[in-house]
Amino acid sequence: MSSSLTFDAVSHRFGAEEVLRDITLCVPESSCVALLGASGSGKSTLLRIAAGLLPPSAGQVRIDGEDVTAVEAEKRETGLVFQRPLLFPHLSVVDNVAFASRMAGGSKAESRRQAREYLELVQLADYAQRMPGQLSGGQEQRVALARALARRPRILLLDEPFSSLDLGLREDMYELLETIREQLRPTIVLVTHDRREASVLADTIAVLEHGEILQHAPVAQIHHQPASPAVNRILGGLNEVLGVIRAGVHHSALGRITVAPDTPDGPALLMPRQESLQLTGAGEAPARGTVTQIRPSGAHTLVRVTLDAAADQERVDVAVEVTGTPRLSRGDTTGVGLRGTAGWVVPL
Ligand SMILES: Nc1ncnc2c1ncn2[C@@H]1O[C@H](COP(=O)(O)OP(=O)(O)OP(=O)(O)O)[C@@H](O)[C@H]1O
Repeated sequence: MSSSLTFDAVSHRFGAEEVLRDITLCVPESSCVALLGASGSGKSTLLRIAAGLLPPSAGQVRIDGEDVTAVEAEKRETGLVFQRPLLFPHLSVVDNVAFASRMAGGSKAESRRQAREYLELVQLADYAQRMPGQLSGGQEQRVALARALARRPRILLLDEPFSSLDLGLREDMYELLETIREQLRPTIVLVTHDRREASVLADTIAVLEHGEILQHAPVAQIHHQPASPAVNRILGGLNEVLGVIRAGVHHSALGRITVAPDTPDGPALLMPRQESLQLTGAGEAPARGTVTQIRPSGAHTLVRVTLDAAADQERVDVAVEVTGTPRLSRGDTTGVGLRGTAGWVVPL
């Protein structure tokens, strides 16, 4: 039940407002892409175009290479789950899940038998006879997922499906989605504004801003090699250190850091993630600075350091994530260095 999905130069306007601009994105069969971006960046519009609920102003949507742009939503074989479950309140749980099969002409008994299989998958087999009003929010969303899967969609489209659930339930849903991916291997497009959710669930992340894809890359790569400061910030990266590259070495207040040898000489931003920096003894690292803030957050602590700079240099602040609680106080002097050997830079 899995297919590839391609957006080919898709643009969309609502009146004079251009909300999607020349989107080209390929989602391979059985993979999961997260569309990540701030509110209003165009994520849901792109998903609605994929579902056939909205015709794009320009460009094509292809499923397994076939142009489906003009194919109406009911015939497009996509399954949709929204933020709210939108179950039919007058139908039992099993009949909600059996609905599509019944509409397609399946017998009541066979449609219900299939529906029970999907309820089993979402661990709600015991709730088949309940009415939607007798379920919790998390259970309702599981039923919505089972209902979408029971259509045996070629593409599963998820529009912030977990955002109304509390943190614990959300973690349960992440596990459930992992099981569904293992067992059914669906192709998934997940709309989210939560970078952690995108990172936990998806294979690749496409970052959207003002209707454009700023970068589409595997999860680890987009975190450690953001294409621009905007992508770095959207992925939660806190560091941008201005410097200059000479012969494959970035020179800045963080010291001399080796970068990819083919990086051209000139001014460049070094963007080490907070997890990629470490605190060291003041004498051990090429960079030294003064601790300005210590912010504990569970198992980790974020330490902000203002690096020492020459009188004519601009002040540079960096954030370092350390495990546990560091033996440091505000005002202390500390060394700061890169954990790995090579840094990631974006030439200016
Ligand atoms: N039916 C519509 N008519 C006019 N403008 C619309 C319509 N739907 C969305 N928009 C506008 O299109 C832009 C993109 O909206 P969209 O819902 O795709 O963003 P989003 O990234 O999904 O945001 P959110 O996370 O808040 O849902 C916004 O400026 C929004 O106001």
